Amino acid sequence: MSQARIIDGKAIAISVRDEIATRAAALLKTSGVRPGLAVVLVGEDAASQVYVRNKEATAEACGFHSVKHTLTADTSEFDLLALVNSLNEDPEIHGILVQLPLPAHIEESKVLRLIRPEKDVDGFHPINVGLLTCGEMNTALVPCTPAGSIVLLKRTLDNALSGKSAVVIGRSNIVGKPMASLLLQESCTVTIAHSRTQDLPSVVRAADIVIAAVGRHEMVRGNWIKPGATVIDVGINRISAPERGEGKTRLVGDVAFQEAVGHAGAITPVPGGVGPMTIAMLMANTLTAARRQLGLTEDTALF
Ligand SMILES: Nc1nc(=O)c2c([nH]1)NC[C@@H]1CN(c3ccc(C(=O)N[C@@H](CCC(=O)O)C(=O)O)cc3)C=[N+]21
Ligand SMILES: [Mg+2]
Repeated sequence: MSQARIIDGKAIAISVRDEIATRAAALLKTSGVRPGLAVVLVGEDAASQVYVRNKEATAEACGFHSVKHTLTADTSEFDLLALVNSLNEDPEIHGILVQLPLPAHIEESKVLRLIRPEKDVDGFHPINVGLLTCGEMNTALVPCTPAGSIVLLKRTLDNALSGKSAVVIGRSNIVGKPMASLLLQESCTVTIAHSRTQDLPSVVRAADIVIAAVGRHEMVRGNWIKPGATVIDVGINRISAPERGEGKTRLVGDVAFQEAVGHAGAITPVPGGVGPMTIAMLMANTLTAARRQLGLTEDTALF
């Protein structure tokens, strides 16, 4: 059986990041402003610390003004809301990201709704969700993982998304729902599947494009994939890997990769697929947010 093309998310992310760095340098030259990104991390979660470090390093590589606020896990909701308020008012900050998940005693939606929509580079505020649903891409900020997945699809399919059948497995506010909105915007025929879907393998077998965002390692099997389909694996699951030594772990996606490469036409790996694109799109959103706050026209055009 033929082998799928492996979609090199890392290389595409680097090309996107280089383009953003060039545009940020031009912005600095013409207006004296650096896009400013604030990342807020509450608590000690090890995986979150890795992501936050990646975000900071990438922001610096793009020539951004980057600040990180690390708060202890016992920080009160009141204090976190006060920090968000101060970042909302800070003219040097154009993008605010509060890393999820937050500790249980903090109401996530309360925090996310306080972020000014113009600075909401995660695209999680209901105003941005609504703008995306209305197709107002020139005013919305779009969630980074779905946005990055669309860039990978467009590059893989040479922009030919229109009319294709797409299945999104997972209905989260962070990935599944905005992903479905974006695919619909690209004129795909979209199905949203989830844990209650009956006969999921048959639903997946009908799709030209499969987006796996369930958060369960290797749940999507190779023989579910329509021959030649494009598979975007959003899952990032850390599982134990005793074959690498005692206590070792490795990252795997929501798709059984070794099986799926024998069926798919193209597939993203984990790591090195959607993850690096998520961070690249965060930079794109921060540049877009800065330009809009300066009253400049949109120029990122990464879609
Ligand atoms: N407000 C908020 N916004 C987020 O965007 C957000 C969040 N909270 N909480 C956690 C998740 C997860 N996330 C990742 C981003 C990049 C990689 C990434 O770069 N992954 C690398 C590997 C990283 C590794 O080795 O651990 C890869 O897939 O190649 C992973 C995960 C953003 N998230
Ligand atoms: Mg679900």
